[in-house]
Amino acid sequence: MRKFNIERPDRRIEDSIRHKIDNLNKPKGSLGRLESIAMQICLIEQTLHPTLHKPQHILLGADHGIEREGVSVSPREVTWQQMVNFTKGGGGVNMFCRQHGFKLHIVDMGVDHDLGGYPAITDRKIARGTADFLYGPAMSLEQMDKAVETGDELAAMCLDEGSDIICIGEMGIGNTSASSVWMSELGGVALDECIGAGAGLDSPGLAHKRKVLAEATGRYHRWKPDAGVTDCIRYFGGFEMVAAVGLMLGAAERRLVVMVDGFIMSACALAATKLVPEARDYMIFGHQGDENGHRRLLQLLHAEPLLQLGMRLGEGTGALCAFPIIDSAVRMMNEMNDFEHANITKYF
Ligand SMILES: Cc1cc2ncn([C@H]3O[C@H](COP(=O)(O)O)[C@@H](O)[C@H]3O)c2cc1C
Ligand SMILES: O=C(O)c1cccnc1
Repeated sequence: MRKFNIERPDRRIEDSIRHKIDNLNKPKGSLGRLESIAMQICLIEQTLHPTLHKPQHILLGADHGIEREGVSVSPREVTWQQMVNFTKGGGGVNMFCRQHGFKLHIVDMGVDHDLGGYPAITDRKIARGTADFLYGPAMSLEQMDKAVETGDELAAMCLDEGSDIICIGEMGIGNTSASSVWMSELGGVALDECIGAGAGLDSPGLAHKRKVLAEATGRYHRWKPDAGVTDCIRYFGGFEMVAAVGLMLGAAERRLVVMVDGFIMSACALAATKLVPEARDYMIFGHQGDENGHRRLLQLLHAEPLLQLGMRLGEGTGALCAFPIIDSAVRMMNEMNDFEHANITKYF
């Protein structure tokens, strides 16, 4: 994996941004969270006039070997069926992209189906699904590097296309299992606290998922007692998740704003920040969902999600719903008068 040179945004401009925010025609601090989002985006873009040009949503799809163990309510076929559905504009993610003016880019990172007949899907297939991590690593080192590299290339593409902000989503039956294990291993949280119903398991299904994941992590610890972050990433990760990690790191390196979605994308954010902690400064967390463990996962990331709508779809939908709030924060910086121009006396 290449080294990502991510620098924290230069804070020398912070006082000027604060001065501007505090001189807009409003009581100090009265736009609450919008003010901290504006600060974050101004720092990332190093400007007092931030922009959100060409917002782009990257949707990464792949299948997971662990699905073979019956840890999801739906079979893996749903992954490719949904990918095709996205090309027709009928998915949840399509609706939100249209609503908020996001260009949607659909990428096959490793779906277990031939999607060659769909030109709207970019083919970056690494393999037809990962290996089953109950029995060994989900992917090889080479496959992990290739997935990270693909994410990095997608970040470069977004920059070339003039995007200031990107959102990342995923489609991959079984990926809440992989995410739960990443959360537990990388975040040091008891596995049971990290596991939830995913796309809708009932309680016997959930009990089975817990058993399978406990067995898999036990074997993993015996496989390599001193396993590090990259070992964990490749042992349990999906190709779409590892590509998301590469995309988050590549986007942060290129100083793009990164919108983070639900449980799965938060697990990817955790992995990305374990690799390069500075990447955290570029992330905005859109939504805290209903998947068990998401709240704790966001705490690990010191993230305060913008919304809490009880969603648990993934695909990037939670983050996309939060976009109008981010947009308002940026408009505040560009469209609100300061006291002087509004001819209002400032008494504080
Ligand atoms: C029809 C359908 C559409 C989806 N869109 C996203 N997911 C979500 O559910 C999957 C993760 O849950 P699990 O780990 O339980 O399989 C991922 O594909 C995620 O994006 C969906 C799931 C289904 C069934
Ligand atoms: O929060 C999510 O992203 C999520 C939760 C359950 C299933 N799919 C996605």
